[in-house]
Amino acid sequence: MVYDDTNKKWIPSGSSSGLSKVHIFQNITTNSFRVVARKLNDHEVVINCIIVKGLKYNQATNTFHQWRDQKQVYGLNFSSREDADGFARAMTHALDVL
Ligand SMILES: CC(=O)N[C@@H](Cc1ccccc1Cl)C(=O)N1CC[C@@H]2C=C[C@H]3CC[C@@H](C(=O)N4CC[C@@H]5C=C[C@H]6CC[C@@H](C(=O)O)N6C(=O)[C@H]54)N3C(=O)[C@H]21
Repeated sequence: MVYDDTNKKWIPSGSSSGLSKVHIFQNITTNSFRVVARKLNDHEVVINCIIVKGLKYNQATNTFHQWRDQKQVYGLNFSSREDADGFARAMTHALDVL
């Protein structure tokens, strides 16, 4: 999800709501990390953003985590606490090694 600041509401990132699979990719040669989320149904890339050093990753609830960059605020509404914890571990690792 991304936060629509104009209308003050969360909207699905990409062209429609629905489940996505979210990954953190590491580029070993540049030691950079990127969050990429793709819709399960049609593989549309709905989030594709660099994890910058010092990024504040906010675990607002057990299943809703969010972060911001200059442009927008991203929110991940996880299907389960386990998914959320797994992603948070990977994000925390990335932030530790950046
Ligand atoms: C200083 C700073 O930027 N602060 C940011 C957070 C932040 C802190 C530190 C680093 C980075 C960031 Cl990002 C900030 O305050 N922002 C970011 C934009 C977000 C918008 C709305 C208000 C409405 C209340 C709250 C919210 O979103 N919350 C509550 C749990 C709740 C859980 C599920 C998601 C699911 C969709 C929506 C809903 O339920 O309909 N929803 C929610 O409604 C979810 N909030 C926020 O959370 C707000």
